[in-house]
Amino acid sequence: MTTQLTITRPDDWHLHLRDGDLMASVLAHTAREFARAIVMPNLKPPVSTVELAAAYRDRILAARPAGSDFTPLMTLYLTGTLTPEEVVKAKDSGFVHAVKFYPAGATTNSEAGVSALDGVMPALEKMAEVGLPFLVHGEVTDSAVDVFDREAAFIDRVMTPLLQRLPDLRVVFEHITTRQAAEFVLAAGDNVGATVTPQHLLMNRNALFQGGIRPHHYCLPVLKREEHRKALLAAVTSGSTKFFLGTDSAPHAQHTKETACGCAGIYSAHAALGFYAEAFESVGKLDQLEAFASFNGPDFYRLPRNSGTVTLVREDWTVPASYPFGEHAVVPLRAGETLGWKLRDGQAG
Ligand SMILES: NC(=O)N[C@@H](CC(=O)O)C(=O)O
Ligand SMILES: [Zn+2]
Ligand SMILES: [Zn+2]
Repeated sequence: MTTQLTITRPDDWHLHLRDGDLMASVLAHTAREFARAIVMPNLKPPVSTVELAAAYRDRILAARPAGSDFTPLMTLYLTGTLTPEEVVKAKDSGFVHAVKFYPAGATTNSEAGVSALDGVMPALEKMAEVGLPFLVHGEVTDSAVDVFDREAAFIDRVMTPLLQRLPDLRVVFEHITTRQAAEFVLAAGDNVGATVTPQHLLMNRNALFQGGIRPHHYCLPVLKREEHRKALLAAVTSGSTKFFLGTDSAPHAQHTKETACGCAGIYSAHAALGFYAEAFESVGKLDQLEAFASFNGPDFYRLPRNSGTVTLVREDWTVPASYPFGEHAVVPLRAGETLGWKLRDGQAG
């Protein structure tokens, strides 16, 4: 049995840091494990301009733990007013690495998103031209479509037509959850990649109802059937370079999840790499973790791979019941349970 795993320092290609005191409480978890992270722009108001992204970036840098060299990679929230000029400005900034599409109403803080891409075609064309990646929350918002089918429907209704129209657009299908999405990405060109979360590799939709309703297992896109979990696990361990680590760690205060209408989002930053190690090991593919966590993402984003390493050791530890989250608490994935992989302290490269 492997007792220790050392890999090139990884990055998180899909992360929610929130802002202010909330951000200050969670950032250290990510900065411990990851050199960089693609920071999602779904704040209120959204991070929709290069200027807002610069200010958000400064707040993140100021909130880093002492001595941390963590680098936030910023994104712009796609609104109906994004212009081709702003796309060029983003590309030239050097710190904005993508534009994120939230279909209006699809997920947390998506109200400011667009409902259809027709109105923003000039901006998308410019992104294809300058090579700025387009990150997609891939779910239709049509209430007539079953919530478990919204990702598959999105492929047919939005993703396929989009890539027909802009075949060179560099697209990341974020937090994929279905066999259909994994197959779509595998069959697409090199300009299409995908992030996969730990929860979608470790759990199926039964985890939402284990002994009662489980709000801390609720995220969007919602957990799917076991066949989909298996397909995702097969895809990320297949050796394909199109899949990369994106935790979608999405902290919400405990009281906003344990309520009649609970928020969507799972907090996983406290043990992200260990969760992935557990998933890869479950199919005997720990040797594939490094490419997924540390190589495929930077290669897709055309950024250098990190130097330095991190080491996971096989050591049982118990996840706390909660962590501080501003003046509130956040309940982490596997709260109160024992994990078998632990990050060795003090070895960031
Ligand atoms: N994944 C989630 O369930 N929630 C995310 C938003 C998102 O990534 O869709 C959040 O910001 O809370
Ligand atoms: Zn999303
Ligand atoms: Zn997300």
